[in-house]
Amino acid sequence: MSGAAFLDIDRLERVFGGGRTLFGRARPGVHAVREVTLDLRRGETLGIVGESGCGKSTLARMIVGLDRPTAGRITLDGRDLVAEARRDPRALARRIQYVFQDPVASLNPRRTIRAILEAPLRHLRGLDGAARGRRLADLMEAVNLAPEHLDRYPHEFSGGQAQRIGIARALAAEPDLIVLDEPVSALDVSVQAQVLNILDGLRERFGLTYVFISHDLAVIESVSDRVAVMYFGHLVEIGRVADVFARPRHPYTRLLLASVPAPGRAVAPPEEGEAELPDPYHPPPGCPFHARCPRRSDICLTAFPPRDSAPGRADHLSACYHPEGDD
Ligand SMILES: Nc1ncnc2c1ncn2[C@@H]1O[C@H](COP(=O)(O)OP(=O)(O)OP(=O)(O)O)[C@@H](O)[C@H]1O
Repeated sequence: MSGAAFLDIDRLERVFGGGRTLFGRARPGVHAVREVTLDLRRGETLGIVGESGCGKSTLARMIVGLDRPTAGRITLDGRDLVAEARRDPRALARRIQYVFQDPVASLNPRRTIRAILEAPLRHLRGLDGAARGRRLADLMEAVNLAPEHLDRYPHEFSGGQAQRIGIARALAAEPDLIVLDEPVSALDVSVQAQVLNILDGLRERFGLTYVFISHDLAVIESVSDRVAVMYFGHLVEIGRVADVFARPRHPYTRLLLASVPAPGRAVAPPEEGEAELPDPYHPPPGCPFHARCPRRSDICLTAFPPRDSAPGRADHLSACYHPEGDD
């Protein structure tokens, strides 16, 4: 994309472990995120989907500064995030917030909701006591909770309410970007819809940009403008969600979609998709999906495929030697 990208991720890598032992022997490492390149416009929601262990959380943690890339670059509004985190970690934390999967565990059980929400407000300049009180009430209202709840403790709330408090805490710092890591996976389906509605309303009201991680395709379809599909640390497909879901190019995306019944979607035959993920300590050569892929050929074992776009759909990219649906 052009220089207009708000968040720009360029060939990002994260390796855990590796290196050498004291005696010079190679230690096995896990390449959790490999050469991931993507960008986001302001106000956009990018969904990130993939099976457990594909690197979604590691990518999310690097975007919010909880983890450091081994290589590659992340820039927000053109500024390098790792350098910013070193220079002024608080300023960066204000701009990018994280919402965790487990809502109750992410809230300190010994602090009231008031104390939890006040902590990020302390870093906002020019808020006197009265303004802070108004801001707390506004935050509660933004997530549909009555201000009377402010003096209660996290364990007094249901999972859905606790997640709304987690969202209010993220909002308190007035961020530009919120990274949501499986924010509704721990909730009942009926409660999921409420939380997703609230998130949607907040995005519009505050002009927020979201990175939304989920293994649930229905959730990704309902919240995302674009979707990025990850497999074994790689980004294998990215494009507008309607486009990717209607016309997946990567055989892995097709397999993921076919495993979830939906109107108009073919369901995968049972033998497909049951093979296991490759061993992360011993990655296979070439495309890591080749062992499960119905379209593989010899070239797939040579090197990871280059990323290219669908004919006539420049914003729909996939990394596959034999993409589907281009003809
Ligand atoms: N701190 C760590 N040390 C060693 N390996 C790690 C660490 N964190 C993640 N990994 C490995 O990196 C790979 C990617 O993990 P990650 O948690 O990012 O995937 P995920 O897609 O978010 O999975 P899940 O949905 O299960 O959280 C996995 O093989 C995981 O075991």
